Amino acid sequence: MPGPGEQLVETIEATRAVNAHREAARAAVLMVNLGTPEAPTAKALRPYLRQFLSDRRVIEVPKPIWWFILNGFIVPFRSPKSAEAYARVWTEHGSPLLVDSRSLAHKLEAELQTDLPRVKVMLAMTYGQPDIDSAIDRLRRENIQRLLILPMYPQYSATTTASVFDQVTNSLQRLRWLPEVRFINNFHHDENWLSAVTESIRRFRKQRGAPDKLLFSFHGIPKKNLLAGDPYYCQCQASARNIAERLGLADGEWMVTFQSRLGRAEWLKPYTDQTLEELGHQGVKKLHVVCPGFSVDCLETLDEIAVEGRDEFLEAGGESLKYIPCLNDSPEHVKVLSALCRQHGQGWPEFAGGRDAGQSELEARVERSAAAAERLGLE
Ligand SMILES: C=CC1=C(C)c2cc3[nH]c(cc4nc(cc5[nH]c(cc1n2)c(C)c5CCC(=O)O)C(CCC(=O)O)=C4C)c(C)c3C=C
Ligand SMILES: [Fe+2]
Ligand SMILES: [Fe+2]
Repeated sequence: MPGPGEQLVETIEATRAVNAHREAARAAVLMVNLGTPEAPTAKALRPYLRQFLSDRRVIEVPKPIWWFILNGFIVPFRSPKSAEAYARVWTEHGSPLLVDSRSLAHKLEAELQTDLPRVKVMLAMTYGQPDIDSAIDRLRRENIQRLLILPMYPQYSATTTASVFDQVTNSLQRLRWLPEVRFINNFHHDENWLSAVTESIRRFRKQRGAPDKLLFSFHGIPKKNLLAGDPYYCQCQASARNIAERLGLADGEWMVTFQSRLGRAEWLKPYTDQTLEELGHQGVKKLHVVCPGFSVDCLETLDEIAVEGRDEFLEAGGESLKYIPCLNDSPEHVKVLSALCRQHGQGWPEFAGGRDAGQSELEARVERSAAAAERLGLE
């Protein structure tokens, strides 16, 4: 006997099979970001942290040992502390990560649909809501036969990008009729992305003045992940170097650091918090910080850098720390992602645009299928 979940999936699949006879196929871009708690409270942080930190892609410590550390220490002690930090950045519409990701997804869909009416954009989160399973279920109902997955991480890491891949492929295992699937691995080398980040820094410097130093702060990962072959560190270094070169910065005018470490193991170095202190002590007065590993602003940028980081730098003798916002839902970011999706959607009829040969052929096929479906008595 199928369980209620399986029955729902079957109903959705049946809907899709029937729709396929009546409607033209669609493609979808599934934009996936990390996820955020439902509210800035310890109660909401507990399930979020438990789900996030139980992911084998994020934590590689043996399961039984980790279960005790997670449930005995991390979840009880970190939840109230993180809740306080979230409360500082929470907006009237919710968590900045979710609000900005949602707005970006809407704007990306509007941009794509100016000439690609059969391409939808959906947003999902690896942890928390809106979850990947629900997004996949919705795609089914809307007769989406081609799926382009866009993890919102310019640099690949197994801890983030690969966990998106795992969850999407796990979710797809519930389906009988799979869509065609493509997966964007990273876009740290993308010319449009590099130009957009560079331009945002250039504009910021024009408006707010040039600093003594520009710090590129990326989210950290454990050092052992790099040694085991994760390319994240190198992609962060390449991103920063490319942007610094485009800005025409000399060697001493910029540096790369890694933030947000968790636990006692060694993470990628130099650490952002320690560097902020050292720079203050060394006499650096004006600092700009940019975080090109994040597509939209979130707790880690708005609080850890713009509030805590700023305090650390000023306490150590610095005069001003200015945080340069992420690309967020800016028109420039929409253009970057739209071009990226169009590039990765090449060859799919939904991405061809206009009434080209591919599309007319598709429509003819749909009409033939509709006639066949009627003969079979399908509604
Ligand atoms: C072992 C723990 C963690 C690894 C590895 C890690 C990698 C990693 N994370 C991001 C992006 C984000 N992380 C965010 C929050 C966050 N990250 C961790 C832990 C690890 N991250 C925790 C426990 C949290 C929750 C907040 C906290 O308690 O500190 C966020 C922000 C989410 C938000 O709601 O605003 C993002 C984004 C990257 C890019 C990355 C590795 C490349
Ligand atoms: Fe993180
Ligand atoms: Fe953090």
